Amino acid sequence: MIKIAPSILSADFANLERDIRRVASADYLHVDVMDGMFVPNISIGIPVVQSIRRVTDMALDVHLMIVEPVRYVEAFCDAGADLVTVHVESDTPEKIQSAIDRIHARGKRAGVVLKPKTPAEAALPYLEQVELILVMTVEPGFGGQKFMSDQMPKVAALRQLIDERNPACELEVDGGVAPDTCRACIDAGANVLVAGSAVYKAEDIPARILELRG
Ligand SMILES: O=C(CO)[C@@H](O)[C@H](O)COP(=O)(O)O
Ligand SMILES: [Fe+2]
Repeated sequence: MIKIAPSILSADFANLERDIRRVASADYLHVDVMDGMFVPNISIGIPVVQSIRRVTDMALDVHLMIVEPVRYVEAFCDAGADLVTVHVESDTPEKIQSAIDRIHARGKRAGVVLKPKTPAEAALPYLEQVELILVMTVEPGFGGQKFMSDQMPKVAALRQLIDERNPACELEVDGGVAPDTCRACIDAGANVLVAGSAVYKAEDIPARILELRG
């Protein structure tokens, strides 16, 4: 069963509760956290996650695009995140490991994220410990970008490694996922699809979520 994670980066932040309710038929709510350092954009942070937690029971998938995420993972867990993902490029392997350990110590799910130029092998040190691996299918920082189909071999390679070494681990893709690109992601082995603009620009959001499930 393919899971859909609408990204609230494409929601109306002045009507966030309304826009969260609009995607209630999805599986996870994807929350993009950007610090203006790791990526050239600034989005939202801990107080917004706290507020979202109060208005929904959906699982919160918090995608940290920040430098030295180990500094903040516990705060995001305490704010109500169910799953926290950190970029392997955002710190040293020791600090990434420490971020994963701290997320687990809070009883939450941890994941690692790979930017488009980062090879699948970069996930190997964490493969057997994490609950999710996220492959970016755009350069992180902005919604509404073009899907990078050249990331599909990486998704397929990670699917094989996950099946061999940690079959419970989820494989997520993020960026440019839409009705015309979701099939490639599913065929390559992704089981969680993040979609921002494709969900929030749809006339009929529940129908679009169903369509993205393939
Ligand atoms: O992490 C990011 C962007 O950095 C994403 O989660 C985007 O928010 C996805 O938006 P679309 O490409 O689906 O519009
Ligand atoms: Fe994201």
